[in-house]
Amino acid sequence: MIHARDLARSFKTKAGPVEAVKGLSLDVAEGELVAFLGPNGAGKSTSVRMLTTLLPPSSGSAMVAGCDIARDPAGVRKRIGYVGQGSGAGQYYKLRDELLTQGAAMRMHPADAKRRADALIDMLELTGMEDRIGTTLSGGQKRRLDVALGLMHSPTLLFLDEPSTGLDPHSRANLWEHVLKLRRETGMTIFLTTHYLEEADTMAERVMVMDNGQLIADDTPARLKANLAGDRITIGLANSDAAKAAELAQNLPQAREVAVGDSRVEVTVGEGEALLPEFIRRLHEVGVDIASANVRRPTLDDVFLGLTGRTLREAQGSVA
Ligand SMILES: Nc1ncnc2c1ncn2[C@@H]1O[C@H](COP(=O)(O)OP(=O)(O)OP(=O)(O)O)[C@@H](O)[C@H]1O
Repeated sequence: MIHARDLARSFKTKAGPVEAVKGLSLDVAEGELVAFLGPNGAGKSTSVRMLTTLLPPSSGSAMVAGCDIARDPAGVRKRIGYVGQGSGAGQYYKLRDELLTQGAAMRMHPADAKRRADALIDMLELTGMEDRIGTTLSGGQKRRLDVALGLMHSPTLLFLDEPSTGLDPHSRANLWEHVLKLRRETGMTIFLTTHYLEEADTMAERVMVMDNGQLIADDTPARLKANLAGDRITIGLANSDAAKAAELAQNLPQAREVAVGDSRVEVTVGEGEALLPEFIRRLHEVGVDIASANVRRPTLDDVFLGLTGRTLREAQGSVA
C-alpha cells in the first residue's frame, strides 16, 4: 500500500538548510495499522506530507495506494484519506452539509455523497448532530467529523496525523473505538502519527520510530520492546547482600544491564517473568534474603531510550 524509497526533503531557512527527512524507505502492506512515532521535529509530518502529495520530495520516490506520488499525485489523492492535525471542520456549515460539500469537492455523484454521508454519520455516531455547526461540537465530536470528512470518498488508505492530540482521555478512547470499528468493517490501511506512546503500543501492529529525519526502528511493539528494551527485574533486599545479588544477576541468561542500590538490585533481561523464579532460587541458594520482587514490562519510551540514549519525553522537551 505504501512503498517509499530514499525519500528526502530539505528546507532553506535563514539559518541554513534544514534536512527534515534524510532518506526514508518504508513499506506498509494492505490492511496494516502502523504508528509513526518520534519527538517534535523528527520529520514525521514532512514524511506524511510527502506521502500524501502535499509536499514534493527533494529526492527519492514513493508509490502510495498504487500510484506514484510524483507522476500521479491526483491518483494518490483520489485513493487516500488524510486527516491533518488541525480540525478541518468549518465554522459555518452544518455537519451533514459539510460532508456533502466534501463529497462534491471529491467529484462524487450527489446521491452517492448523500448515502456515504449518512453511512459515516451512523458509523461515527454523529447521529442527531446532522444540523449542528462545527463550532457547537465537542472536541471529540469535531475529530470524528474530521475523520468522516477524510473518509467521504471511501479511501483504502487513511493517514491520521495526531488524531487524538488535545482530546481528553475519554474522547481519545472513544475516537479510537470508532477508528478500530471502521477498520474492522472496511479493512482499511491506517498510517498514523501520534505523540501518545501508549496509544501506539496498544493500537498499532507495527511501530516505526523516526528521529532526526531518519527511521531508526520498524517492528511490532512487542518485538521492539523485547529486543531493544527488555524486562526490568527489581529485587528488594532484606539484608545488605547487594554485591552478591548483583553478581548473580550478571550471570543470568541474557542479562543486559545490572544496577545496584543499597537495598535493591535491578537487572534487564529478555523475558523477566520466565527468569524471575530462577533468579529467586539462586538468591536463596547463596543466602540472600528477598524483601520484594518485581518485573516491569518495558514501554515504547524505554525502546526510544535504548535506541537514542534519551527518552522520547526528554526529546520532546528539548525541542519544545
Ligand atoms: N516549511 C518549513 N520550512 C523550514 N523548516 C521546516 C519546514 N517544515 C518543517 N521544517 C523543519 O523540518 C524538521 C522536521 O519537521 P516536522 O514537522 O516534519 O517534524 P515532526 O516530527 O512532524 O514534528 P512534530 O511532532 O512537532 O509535528 C524540523 O526541524 C522543522 O523545523
